[in-house]
Amino acid sequence: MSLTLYNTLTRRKEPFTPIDPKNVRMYVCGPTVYDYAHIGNARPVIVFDVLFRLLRHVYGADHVTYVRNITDVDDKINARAAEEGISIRELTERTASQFHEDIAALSILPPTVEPRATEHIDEMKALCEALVAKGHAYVAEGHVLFDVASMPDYGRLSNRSLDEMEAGARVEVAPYKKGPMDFVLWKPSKEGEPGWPSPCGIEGAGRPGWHIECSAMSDRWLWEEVKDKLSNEAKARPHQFDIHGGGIDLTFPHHENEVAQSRCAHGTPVMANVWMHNGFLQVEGEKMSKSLGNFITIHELLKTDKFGGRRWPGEVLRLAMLMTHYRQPIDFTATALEAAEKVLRNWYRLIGDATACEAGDGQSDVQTKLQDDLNTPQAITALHAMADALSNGGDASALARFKSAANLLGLLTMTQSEWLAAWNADAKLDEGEIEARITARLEARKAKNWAESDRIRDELAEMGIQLKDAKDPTTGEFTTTWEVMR
Ligand SMILES: Nc1ncnc2c1ncn2[C@@H]1O[C@H](COP(=O)(O)OP(=O)(O)OP(=O)(O)O)[C@@H](O)[C@H]1O
Ligand SMILES: [Zn+2]
Repeated sequence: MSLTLYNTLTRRKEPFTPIDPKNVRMYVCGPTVYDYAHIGNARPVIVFDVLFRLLRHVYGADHVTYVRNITDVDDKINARAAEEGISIRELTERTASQFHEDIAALSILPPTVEPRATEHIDEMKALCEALVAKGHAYVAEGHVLFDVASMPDYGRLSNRSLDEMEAGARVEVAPYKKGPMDFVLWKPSKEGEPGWPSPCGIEGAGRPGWHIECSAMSDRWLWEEVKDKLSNEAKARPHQFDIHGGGIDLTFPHHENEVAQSRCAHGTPVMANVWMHNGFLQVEGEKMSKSLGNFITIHELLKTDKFGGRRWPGEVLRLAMLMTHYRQPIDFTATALEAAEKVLRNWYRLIGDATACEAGDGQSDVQTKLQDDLNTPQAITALHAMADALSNGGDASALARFKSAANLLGLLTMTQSEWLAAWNADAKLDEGEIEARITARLEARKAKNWAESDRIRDELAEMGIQLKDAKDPTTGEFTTTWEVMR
C-alpha cells in the first residue's frame, strides 16, 4: 500500500505518511451558509468524500477523523438575512439543512464532525489572545489584526513573497493597519449585527474574521478533542494534523492566513502536513461562481429541468465530476452528464440487486489508481475493465469485487431496483408526460432522426419505462406501447 498525494505546500506529489496511522486527521473548509450551494461548491465535497472513503479503506474506518465545518457567521450571511427580512439563525439553519439534503443525494458520507463557527467563539477569542501575547497580532480601533510582517515565511503556501503581495495590493488599506496585508482576526459589531464580548481588552461586542474560524475549529477537533488517544510521536507534534483541503481559490488568502494564525499561535512548524486543492468547475472557461451569476445549484440540477431540460440523479453528477482529475478544471456540460448516466445505467444493469459487500481479497486496480493522487479518471477506466469482464460472465465474487471497488468512489451504493425506484420517484413522470415523449419519439423516427429517437427511448428506460414497438399487420402503421419495468 502506498498512497501519494499532491501537496500544494511543496508543489509536488509525495508519499503520504500520517502523523499517527491510527488517527488520520483531515480538515476541509465547508460552506458559508447563506444561499443554495452550486455544483462548483459540490466539487470539493465530492473530491474529499472520495479521499475520506479511501483513507477509511486503507487505515480503517475508525481510524480517520474528517472535519468539515459550517461557516455560520459571515458578513454575506448578515446581508442576505437583512435582505430577506429574516433572522440570521433562520437563514443559516435553512441553508445548512438544504445543503445536507443536496449532498445526501450525491452519496456523500457524513464527516466525523461538522462544527459550526458560532459554537467555537471562545476558541477563536483564545487564539486572538495568544497571537497578541506573542507579538503576532495587535489591537487597533476595536479590531484585532494579524501582523504579517511578524511571520518570516508568510506566503509560503501560496508561493508568493510579502513584497510582491504589497506591491500588488490594490485595495484601499484601512488606516489603522500597520501593513497593507495585515488581516482581521476580530472586528467590532454594530447594533443589529451578530456579536460576542470581545477579546484582548476591547470594549463592546465583536465578531470573528473568516480565517480564524477554521484555525479554531480544526485545532479543537483535530487536536484538543483527540490528543489523549494519539500516539506518542503525534503527541510530540501538538496542534498539527495530516491533511487540509478546499477549492484552489482558498489557497490565498484563506489558507495562507489559517497557516499564519495557527502556526504563530501555537509556535509550530506546520499547521497541516499536506494541503490539497481541487480545480474549478467552469462554465465556458470561467469559474462557476455566485458573483458571476453563471451558476446552477445542486438543488436545481436534482429537482428541476433548468439544466439540459431535465432532472438528473445525484449519482450522475458525482460520476461526471469524477471523470476529471480533481486538480484539473472541469468544463461542465449536459453531454458529460449524459455520458455518466449511460455508464451508470449499464453498471446498475450489470449488478442488478446484488447486495453490498466488502472486497475481501486483495487490492483492486481501482484502489491502486486512487492511491495515485486520487486518479479518479483512471479508477473509472479500471471499473470499465471490471464491468467488461463481468458482462462476459463472472461469478458472485467478481460481482462483489466490482461493486465494492465502485463503492470506494461512492458509486453503485444502491441496488438496481433502488436506483430505478429513486429515480422514478424523483422523476414523478405522469402518464401524459410519457405519452408526450412517445409521440416525440415517433416523430423523430418519421424524420429518420434515429439518434433522437434512441435518446428518448434511453431516457424513458432510465426512468424505468420500457417501450415496445410494433407494426400493425394490416395497416402497416408503427405503434409504441409502454410498461413500467420490473
Ligand atoms: N467553481 C468552483 N469549482 C470548484 N470549487 C469551487 C467553485 N466555487 C467554489 N468552490 C469551492 O466551494 C467551497 C465553498 O466555498 P464558498 O462557500 O466560499 O463558495 P464561494 O467561493 O463563495 O462560491 P462563489 O465563488 O460562487 O461565490 C470552497 O472550497 C471553494 O473553493
Ligand atoms: Zn477554512
